[in-house]
Amino acid sequence: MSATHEPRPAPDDARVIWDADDIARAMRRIAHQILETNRGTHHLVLLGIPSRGAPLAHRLAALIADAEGVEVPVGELDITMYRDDLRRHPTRPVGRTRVPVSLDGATVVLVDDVLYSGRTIAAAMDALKDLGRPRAVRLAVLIDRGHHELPIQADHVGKDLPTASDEHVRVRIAEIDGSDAVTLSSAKEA
Ligand SMILES: O=P(O)(O)OC[C@H]1O[C@H](OP(=O)(O)OP(=O)(O)O)[C@H](O)[C@@H]1O
Ligand SMILES: O=c1cc[nH]c(=O)[nH]1
Repeated sequence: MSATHEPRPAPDDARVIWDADDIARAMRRIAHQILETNRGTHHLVLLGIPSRGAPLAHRLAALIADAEGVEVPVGELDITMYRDDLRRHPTRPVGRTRVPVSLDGATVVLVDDVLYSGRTIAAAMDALKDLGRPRAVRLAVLIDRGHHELPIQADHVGKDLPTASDEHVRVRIAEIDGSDAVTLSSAKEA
């Protein structure tokens, strides 16, 4: 997990799976699904997981504002200190957590770009426990690439992308990487 939001170059063999229009369509669908599931914006809080979940959460908030005329609170949940591999990599840079409202009784939607092993989301749930007691916690991801290692499923998925475990999915987000795309490459190149 890089706590600095640095652009990353596409690997040489990266195949573009989704372009900016595909991502925009999926984000619109997810925003509407969130509203349907929550029956509006009541007590809704979006928390993006850095790096790329954070701008995605802001985009969902903008789409929800367009649809409902309501600004839902958006924050960032850094999970670095809650990772289960922290002891093996103790010198990771720590990012920032910013939660703009109380989470007690809220419906929190965690937002991330990729769901893979599920360990990032497990860490996010541990981090949430230190911040309050939401009424419900849901998960929105742009890409679910499978290979979950924990009993974690996303509630809102942009695309289910079956992958081999030696492949790597990269989500490029304009706010960080200069343009939007989802690419698939061999892990050794990623
Ligand atoms: O389900 P998991 O196996 O935990 O993998 C998914 C996580 O991996 C990536 O983050 P990464 O750690 O590469 O950091 P980044 O977001 O800063 O690129 C991705 O953005 C997810 O947060
Ligand atoms: O393929 C992967 C695996 C974990 N995280 C990613 O962003 N991509």
